[in-house]
Amino acid sequence: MDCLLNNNDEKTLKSDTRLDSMGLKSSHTAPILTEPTPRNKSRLQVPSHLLQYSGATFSPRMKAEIIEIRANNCLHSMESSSPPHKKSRDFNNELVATDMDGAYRAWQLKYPSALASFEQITNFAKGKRITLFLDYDGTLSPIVDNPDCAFMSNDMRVAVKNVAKCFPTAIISGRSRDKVYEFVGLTELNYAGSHGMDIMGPVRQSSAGYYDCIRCTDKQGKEVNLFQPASEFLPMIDEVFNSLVNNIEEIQGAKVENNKFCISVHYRNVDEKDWKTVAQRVHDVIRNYPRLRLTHGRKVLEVRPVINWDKGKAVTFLLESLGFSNYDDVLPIYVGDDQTDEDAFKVLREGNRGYGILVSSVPKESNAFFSLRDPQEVMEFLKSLVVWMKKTSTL
Ligand SMILES: O=P(O)(O)OC[C@H]1O[C@H](O[C@H]2O[C@H](CO)[C@@H](O)[C@H](O)[C@H]2O)[C@H](O)[C@@H](O)[C@@H]1O
Repeated sequence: MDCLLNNNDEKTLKSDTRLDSMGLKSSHTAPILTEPTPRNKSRLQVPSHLLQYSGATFSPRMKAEIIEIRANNCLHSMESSSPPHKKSRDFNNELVATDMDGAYRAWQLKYPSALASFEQITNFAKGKRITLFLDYDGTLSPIVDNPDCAFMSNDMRVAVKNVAKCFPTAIISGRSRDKVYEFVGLTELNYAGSHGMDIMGPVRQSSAGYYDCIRCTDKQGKEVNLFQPASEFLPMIDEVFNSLVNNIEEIQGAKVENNKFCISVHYRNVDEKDWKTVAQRVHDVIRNYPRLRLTHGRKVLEVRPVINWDKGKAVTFLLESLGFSNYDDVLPIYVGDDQTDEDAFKVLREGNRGYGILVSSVPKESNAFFSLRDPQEVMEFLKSLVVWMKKTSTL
């Protein structure tokens, strides 16, 4: 498949509200199906404080009805994540501004541009160590049709490398950790894959004590801590991945991606008339797995374990691993574009710990403080941080 740039803007304020009302917006959603645990299936050895599964019981008929309702709700969410184009063309085929531009400017009053507010951000950083957390897709690389071709530009790579030399930096992605490392290819930063369920971070006694970490060496031979709170789910994820591939990939344009501790079902290239089939088949497969849940991303359905762990928890974990348990000494900044990034924005907003920066070219509700339009603006922001750091260190 060609790696075509897709400029459609996704997820409006309206669609977010709708997701919320269906209980699908936040990653704190209940499992989509709540079946009792079959007796012959052993319980997963996940630390109890991370388990979210409630285990309610339903009759087979109720279960079937729930599946139908969930699949229909899922379809509505898929449809509402496709708002109309924000620009239209006049009779000279020139791009003309639509109401969306005014709406975006109004929205920026609530979520000011991080570039325009750069001084405010750096003033707040005085006496603190900035720590950067970056999402990958839609933040460091533009959204494209083929997920295998979501390459970041060389300019962006240089910007990330430079910023990582100045500040502790981590990438937290929904992708598998290996895949995101393959795309980024920089050794100067830390990586967390599978929406934070696969973290390779620095060795620190504090995080190693509380969390169940594995001490190992990375590809460069450096000693690191590996934290994988959903490792018990690996066989289940592999099983579900195979079943999804068998059931979904025959739908033209559909693609199933194995992200190690979670699975992405992409419908970006599926004809809209077939979206319902995608939703129905995903629900049919995961109905037998009450310990898996479904969340929505950008033209993607995400299947993930029901554990109390997300990108927000990953930020807290990494801050501790980096030695920043005391929030007075650090200013964490998280840049992301997706629904799963909201968990991280929320953690930073609570207690004014740091700043979330939402990457979006359309207005949408968020827990972030600031905004940037697209990866190009993200790159400008990263470059500005480097310039600022160099200037302040020579003062
Ligand atoms: O947390 P992220 O790094 O933002 O990862 C979230 C998902 O990103 C990828 O899918 C999205 O980007 C693709 C490439 O631009 C696009 O084709 C797709 O429609 C988007 O949903 C990735 O493929 C998923 O596995 C990640 O979960």
